[in-house]
Amino acid sequence: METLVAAASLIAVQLSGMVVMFGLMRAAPHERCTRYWAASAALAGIGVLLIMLNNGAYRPAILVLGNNFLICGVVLQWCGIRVFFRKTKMIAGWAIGGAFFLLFGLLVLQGAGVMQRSVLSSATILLLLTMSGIELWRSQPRTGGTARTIALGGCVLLCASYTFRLGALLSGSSSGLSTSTALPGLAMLYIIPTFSSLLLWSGLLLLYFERIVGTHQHQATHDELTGLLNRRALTIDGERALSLAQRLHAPLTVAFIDIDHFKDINDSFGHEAGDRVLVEVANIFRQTCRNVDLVGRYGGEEFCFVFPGIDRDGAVAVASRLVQTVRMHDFRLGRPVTASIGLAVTLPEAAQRDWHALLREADAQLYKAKHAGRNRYCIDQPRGEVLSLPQQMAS
Ligand SMILES: Nc1nc2c(ncn2[C@@H]2O[C@H](COP(=O)(O)OP(=O)(O)OP(=O)(O)O)[C@@H](O)[C@H]2O)c(=O)[nH]1
Repeated sequence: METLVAAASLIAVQLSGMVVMFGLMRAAPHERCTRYWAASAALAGIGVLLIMLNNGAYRPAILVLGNNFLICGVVLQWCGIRVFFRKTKMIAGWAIGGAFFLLFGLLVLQGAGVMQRSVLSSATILLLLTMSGIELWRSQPRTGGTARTIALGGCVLLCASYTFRLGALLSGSSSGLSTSTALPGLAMLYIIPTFSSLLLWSGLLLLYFERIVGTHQHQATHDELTGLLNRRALTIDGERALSLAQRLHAPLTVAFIDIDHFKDINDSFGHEAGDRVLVEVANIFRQTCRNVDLVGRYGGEEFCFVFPGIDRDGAVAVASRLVQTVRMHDFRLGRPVTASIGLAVTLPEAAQRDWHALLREADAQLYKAKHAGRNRYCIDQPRGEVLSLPQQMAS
């Protein structure tokens, strides 16, 4: 009777573990890796504490509960890593967790000893840790190089210590494992797992913080709608490019581009169509420019370019290409969209021009292009001579 009650209580503990795991699976949000990791750290920590409590005096229910918590924790850690790398399928982790609970319950029913159960839980943890290591290994190196290496190092060390544990259990030296005071045994059982868990957790948290900082940096420097540089970033990078051009006595061109009659587009086709035009125009600009050029959204439907190393002839060629490309593009509005451009060029002999003077000049040229009928570019003459409208584009 006593054995029956003991077995029933173990199965009840086991079933509660399954319920907890599937409850977590349903409740866990699929976009927040930190939620998974926080739950994982809590469950794994409780699991380890329960297993350690059991050490010496054998209390089956506590040992089973400890193992359940630990396995749930490792499953959730793997899930968190998947979520971090924007993978949505978690089925493998949950299947492994579920299989563990079933097999463990069967072992309990069959009256299997601690050794068989420890082999099962160690093998499951080793499998889940290996899967976590593979996720980290396969992720793009650009996702936090150092942080990723730290996390991967922790994971590899944990795998090594669990392999050692499994080897010791299978080779029959398990009885000496938990009470071993020999340094190699202590190191493999307690010191290395603790150290490598810390490494793994620090690496994962660093990865997360690096991504948060990267996202904030991107948001602070880029326009949300078009993904181009925003006004602030363009000013900083533009001033730097101008200083470099002046040091090297190289030319530099600044261009303001404004979509013509954009208010009409919004009024006739709606704000969403207006947004789509802005995004498509931004894509055209990205494709038309080189890597060294700076392209930004200055505000509303106005864009600003900085072309390092481009002199007056080059500026005319680029502007003419931009005006034509926008006009020829099919924006699916049933009518063409055009743009006007104002250009300002620094020449080596006019190197004293500062950034704001260049912007003012480009803006004045844009104003001229608008007033001359739009769908064209305007540029000043070298050395500040009389302004002209060099090339009108056919409407
Ligand atoms: N859809 C959309 N519209 C915007 C955005 N930012 C500014 N606008 C609109 O852009 C329009 C700009 O209008 P105007 O400054 O009169 O310029 P325009 O109609 O292009 O006239 P010209 O520049 O003289 O050819 C305004 O109606 C703004 O509401 C945006 O992010 N999305």
